[in-house]
Amino acid sequence: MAKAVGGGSLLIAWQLKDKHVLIVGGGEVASQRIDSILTTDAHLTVLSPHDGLHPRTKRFIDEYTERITYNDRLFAGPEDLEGMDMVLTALDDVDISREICDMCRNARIPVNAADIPDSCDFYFGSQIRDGPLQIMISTNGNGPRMANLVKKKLQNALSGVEGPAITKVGQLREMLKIRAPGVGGELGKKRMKWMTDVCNTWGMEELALLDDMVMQKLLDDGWENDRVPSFAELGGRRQPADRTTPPTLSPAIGSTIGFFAGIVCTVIVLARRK
Ligand SMILES: C[C@@]1(CC(=O)O)c2cc3[nH]c(cc4nc(cc5[nH]c(cc(n2)[C@H]1CCC(=O)O)[C@@](C)(CC(=O)O)[C@@H]5CCC(=O)O)C(CC(=O)O)=C4CCC(=O)O)c(CCC(=O)O)c3CC(=O)O
Ligand SMILES: NC(=O)C1=CN([C@@H]2O[C@H](COP(=O)(O)OP(=O)(O)OC[C@H]3O[C@@H](n4cnc5c(N)ncnc54)[C@H](O)[C@@H]3O)[C@@H](O)[C@H]2O)C=CC1
Repeated sequence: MAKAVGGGSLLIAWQLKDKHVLIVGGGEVASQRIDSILTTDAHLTVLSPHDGLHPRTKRFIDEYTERITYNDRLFAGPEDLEGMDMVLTALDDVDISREICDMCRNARIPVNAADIPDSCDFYFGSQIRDGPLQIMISTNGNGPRMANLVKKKLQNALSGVEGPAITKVGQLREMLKIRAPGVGGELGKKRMKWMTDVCNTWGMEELALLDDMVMQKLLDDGWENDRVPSFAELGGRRQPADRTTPPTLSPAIGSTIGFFAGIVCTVIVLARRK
């Protein structure tokens, strides 16, 4: 049995679309929070006197007028928390920060205070994003700068094709769910096994090159016959710019060339004998 461990935190991808998030403060840290929250499609309220706004915060407020409600004033009290699903404080006043945390706890609203780790319900982390791919590096409060350094190492290990490949796999899964709808049961098991086989069999670069036509073929030839045809079998071609891997021949073309090469060899051998 695995050894029981503790002292960690739960890593989850919190869905905030259409939820309400309050950021108290408008400095540099707040501007990083705004950036992160805008990615989630949440409604955002920023509360801070105008003279305390970081230029990046100002830019976000001016640019995203539909997404950000800005209030040019100090935090007023519990009434500012009404209707909020999440609260973030990024203040230069630790006492106010702590008070807001206590109010949030009373109202059962999850809260992050940039300056008081002990009062946070959750921490931010260093992030890598590539389309739907989201990687968070967390040191669980031990060394934020170290998280940034690990991020750089991971960035170097990624090729850049992962995000596009995942986007295409997402589209293929949607098409499969339309073709074979329903939740759970034998069909669900079959769908999951087939998708797992496709992801395991096809290369990341090949998945990134999937288009509507090849996806249809993959479902017609593959899903319907309970098999996973190769990229080349479906007529897939690598883009000319990609010189890292040799272009693949379809088996049909390969065997045709083999057949003619055989004839040529036979003719040469016979001619020599004569
Ligand atoms: C607990 C946590 C709460 C939270 O913010 O959610 C927290 C707390 C604190 N950070 C402080 C300082 C610094 N924070 C950074 C940077 C980042 N901090 C981030 C997260 C977190 N910071 C959470 C834990 C995350 C984890 O452990 O993994 C990142 C990852 C994400 C983000 O903020 O969005 C982002 C990097 C993003 C990127 O670059 O990719 C740097 C470096 C820099 O700016 O380059 C420094 C200075 C150097 C250093 O201290 O390492 C201080 C003041 C300490 C003091 O006074 O000495 C506190 C308060 C305290 O510790 O008491
Ligand atoms: N978690 C993290 O990653 C990091 C946290 N920090 C901590 O985060 C805090 C904020 O840092 P910065 O953004 O650089 O500070 P900053 O001084 O640039 O910004 C403070 C902001 O708070 C606003 N403010 C102050 N009192 C307010 C009130 N009562 N109501 C509404 N707004 C108010 C100011 O107008 C200003 O916009 C600091 O305490 C710092 O120690 C600093 C670096 C990284």
